[in-house]
Amino acid sequence: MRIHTCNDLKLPASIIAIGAFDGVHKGHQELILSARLQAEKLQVPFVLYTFDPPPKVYFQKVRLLTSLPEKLERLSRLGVQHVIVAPFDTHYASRKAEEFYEEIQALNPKGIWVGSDFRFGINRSGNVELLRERFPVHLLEPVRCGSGEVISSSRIRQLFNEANTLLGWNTDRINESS
Ligand SMILES: Cc1cc2nc3c(=O)[nH]c(=O)nc-3n(C[C@H](O)[C@H](O)[C@H](O)COP(=O)(O)O)c2cc1C
Ligand SMILES: Nc1ncnc2c1ncn2[C@@H]1O[C@H](COP(=O)(O)OP(=O)(O)OP(=O)(O)O)[C@@H](O)[C@H]1O
Repeated sequence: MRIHTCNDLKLPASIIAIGAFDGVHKGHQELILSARLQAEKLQVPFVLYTFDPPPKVYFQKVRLLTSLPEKLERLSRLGVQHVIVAPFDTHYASRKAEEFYEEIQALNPKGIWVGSDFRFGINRSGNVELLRERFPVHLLEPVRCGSGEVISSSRIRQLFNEANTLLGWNTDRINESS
């Protein structure tokens, strides 16, 4: 797997999956495998475009599920050929949707795979409908767990918090008694 930064890679054709992919959970895995399958059928490189840190970690200070090396290791195991890691900071977040299109255009995508809630550009101004005006976009139906709930990084973070509360090792009370 080859690792690039933004505006670095140019390709005559590609299939792209875009997202934060924090945790590379089962929903992400299905999106990645669907994109990879299309890349194999068309015999073009498969590129995954991601952000470090994940935008929610940067803006909302939520817990990071997987460090960048862990995320890259999981992506490599899923057969990703190229990863673009955009350094997500105030400067990057202020880029307009138009600038993002230009960067993506340099990869000549024959298909872009995202979930229906995908947003991009300053203040989350770009959405799937806008992306569709420029590129062939493929949407994956939300992947759910056995109980029917959609799998998401946010839900996994919440479950981690609940587990830590039950374990009871994340409170000041423990230091107080020693
Ligand atoms: C060029 C660009 C600019 C962005 N600017 C913002 C922003 O100003 N505020 C924000 O909350 N997210 C911003 N994002 C992050 C997106 O809202 C979104 O989290 C990201 O594209 C990952 O998609 P995902 O959350 O569906 O994985 C930006 C993304 C891109 C590509
Ligand atoms: N359960 C799912 N089923 C299908 N696609 C998904 C699923 N979860 C995420 N995706 C898609 O995978 C890409 C990366 O998603 P993202 O990193 O935003 O994950 P997330 O789990 O929705 O994160 P968060 O809960 O922090 O918003 C996006 O295009 C998103 O729409």
